[in-house]
Amino acid sequence: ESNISRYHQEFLELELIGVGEFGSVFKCINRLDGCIYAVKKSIKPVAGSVNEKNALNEVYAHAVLGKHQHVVRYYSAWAENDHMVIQNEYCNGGSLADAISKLQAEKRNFTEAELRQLLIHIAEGLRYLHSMQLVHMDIKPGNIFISKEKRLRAVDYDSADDGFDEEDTVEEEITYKLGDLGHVTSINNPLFEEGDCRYLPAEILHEDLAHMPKADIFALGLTIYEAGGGGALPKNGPDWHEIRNGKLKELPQYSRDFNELLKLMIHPKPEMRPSAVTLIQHRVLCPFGKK
Ligand SMILES: Cn1cc(CCO)c2c3c(c(-c4ccccc4Cl)cc21)C(=O)NC3=O
Repeated sequence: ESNISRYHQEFLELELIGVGEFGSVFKCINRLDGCIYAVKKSIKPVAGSVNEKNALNEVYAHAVLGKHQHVVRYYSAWAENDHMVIQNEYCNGGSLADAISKLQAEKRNFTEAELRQLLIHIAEGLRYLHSMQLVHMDIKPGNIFISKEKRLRAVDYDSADDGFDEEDTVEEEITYKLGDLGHVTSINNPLFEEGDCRYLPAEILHEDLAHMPKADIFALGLTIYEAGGGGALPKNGPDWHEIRNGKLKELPQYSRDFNELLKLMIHPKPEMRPSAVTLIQHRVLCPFGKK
């Protein structure tokens, strides 16, 4: 390899935004197009190892997925020196895990409307992924990223005569995006690594791979439950099994219908859980849908 790294040639590193066993993620500016990207640098996996399969899975998945509003966009990936580098869309609002921690610190919760928006956005991303015969297999708050965009709202001029100031014309639009495709696999020939066991349904643990898309629905149900203040999820033990038997603590600050929907999403029988398609049409999520 050339010892001048493509990474340093093409990018100016702004800040380190994440570190893990996966590697390090930097917020970078591309010297050519001047745009900001999230760039993950990881140790190049040993040829033929499981890590290499995962690393290639991630790039294959991104390459197949192209552009979707609720999936973090991929731009490029390459190997240099002993590293794998992947350049993705930078989401400026942090991860859902960050947002949950912040709300916990402020002793606040998402409103039901905000949880519905989160659920619809990620269900849309899953519908796209599943339609491409792929499954994510590691849905969790840390893998959902947030983009915030300030939007000018059309001002109704009759209210403008008393002058309008900043806050009533600019509003923040939030978009949730599915990220970290490191565990993505094909629904048909699943060679996969288990994701985080806190979000893993029992059937996958028992190697029953007949309904893999429903494993994503299960993990999304627990992700929404956690965002709704359900507390830290068990990694094992009786509490872990309690959830896999379909029992979930009621979240009193949300409607019965919403609580019921979450319970349906984590139903012990995968075929009982809604698909991403039926989830999006679910009456709880489009209340005005009822004619
Ligand atoms: C830790 N971390 C923080 C962020 C910024 C959130 O405001 C982040 C991002 C990504 C990733 C990421 C995840 C998995 C694989 C590749 C990347 Cl770049 C990780 C990220 C990614 O793909 N896009 C991101 O914004």
